[in-house]
Amino acid sequence: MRLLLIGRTGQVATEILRRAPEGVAVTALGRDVADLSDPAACAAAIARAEADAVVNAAAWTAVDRAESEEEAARVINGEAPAAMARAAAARGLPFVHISTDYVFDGLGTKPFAPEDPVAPQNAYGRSKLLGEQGVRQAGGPHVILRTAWVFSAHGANFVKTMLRLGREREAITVVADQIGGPTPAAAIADACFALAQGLAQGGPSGTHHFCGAPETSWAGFAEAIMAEAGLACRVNPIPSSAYPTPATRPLNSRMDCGSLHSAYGIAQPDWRDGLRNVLRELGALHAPA
Ligand SMILES: NC(=O)C1=CN([C@@H]2O[C@H](COP(=O)(O)OP(=O)(O)OC[C@H]3O[C@@H](n4cnc5c(N)ncnc54)[C@H](OP(=O)(O)O)[C@@H]3O)[C@@H](O)[C@H]2O)C=CC1
Ligand SMILES: Cc1cn([C@H]2C[C@H](O)[C@@H](COP(=O)(O)OP(=O)(O)O[C@H]3O[C@@H](C)C(=O)[C@@H](O)[C@H]3O)O2)c(=O)[nH]c1=O
Repeated sequence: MRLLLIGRTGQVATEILRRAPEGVAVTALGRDVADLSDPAACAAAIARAEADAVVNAAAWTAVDRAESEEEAARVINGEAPAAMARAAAARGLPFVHISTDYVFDGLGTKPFAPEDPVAPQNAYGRSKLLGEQGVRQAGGPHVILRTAWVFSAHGANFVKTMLRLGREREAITVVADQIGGPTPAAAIADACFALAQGLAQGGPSGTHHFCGAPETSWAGFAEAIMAEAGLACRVNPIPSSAYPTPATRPLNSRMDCGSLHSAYGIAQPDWRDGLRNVLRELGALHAPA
């Protein structure tokens, strides 16, 4: 299978490029060829590509900055995926699109199911929701994979931030009332391969959830990072109200991942294994004497 990957340098794109299974040839289009702030150019790139399926792993992911630059985020996360999905649909190409837990309002404590009502609380979430709607409306074979709290050895993410702070400080404060499932980018990459191949073989279109288990808080995740890295830095739990940010984050980011397992046999990864793999790759895994 020839897989056209939109995005080249992000966490998920990097893992897709590294983890292609036998029989899958990945061609990645970076910002130089497919700039999502120009949706028509991205659609044209898909229209002319030699490909059997498309995975979109590029996005505006700067959650706080989206608050002050919502229009730019809207084009990149909303209009570009819609235009690309239409171009893919016109050729009958399967389109795998990645979305986020931030499309939900984060109220309650129940895991969100894919069909639950959406109500994003921030500009990034609104832009991603628009992208989901555009991909569905394009009408081609597609899967929208909502994931959360992505981490890897590349790029910017919470694990790398915690490692840096953990080496610099004796103690940090981390929010303990936002609950979700940290997700290794490597597992998302593997899910994307399975979905692209499944769709190409006539698998069902739909929206599914995919995040790591077991659920934890950002503070819980930070504690695990410090422990596995052998860092003495204390993690002091705080409420979100004590950590003001431009964008409001949902308190409940739990997602029910059952439909993905039913439709495509893809199980939730254990983020604790993924964390150890990432720390090992970074040379930061603590080896007890
Ligand atoms: N990170 C997370 O915690 C989560 C991410 N997601 C979703 O998962 C997907 C993958 O995210 P992740 O791998 O973490 O993303 P990253 O933040 O690691 O990387 C984003 C990628 O998008 C590219 N990009 C940004 N703007 C443009 C543009 N205008 N034109 C072309 N490319 C652009 C970046 O390219 P460049 O390097 O050139 O800037 C980069 O390759 C996204 O859809 C995201 O919304 C969902 C839930 C959680
Ligand atoms: C660095 C730091 C963060 N925090 C909090 C802020 C925030 O609520 C939480 C996580 O911080 P981040 O900046 O990684 O959060 P954020 O960028 O909002 O992460 C999100 O990114 C987008 C792209 C998604 O789609 C989401 O699933 C989610 O992963 O931890 C602390 O409490 N203490 C700290 O020292």
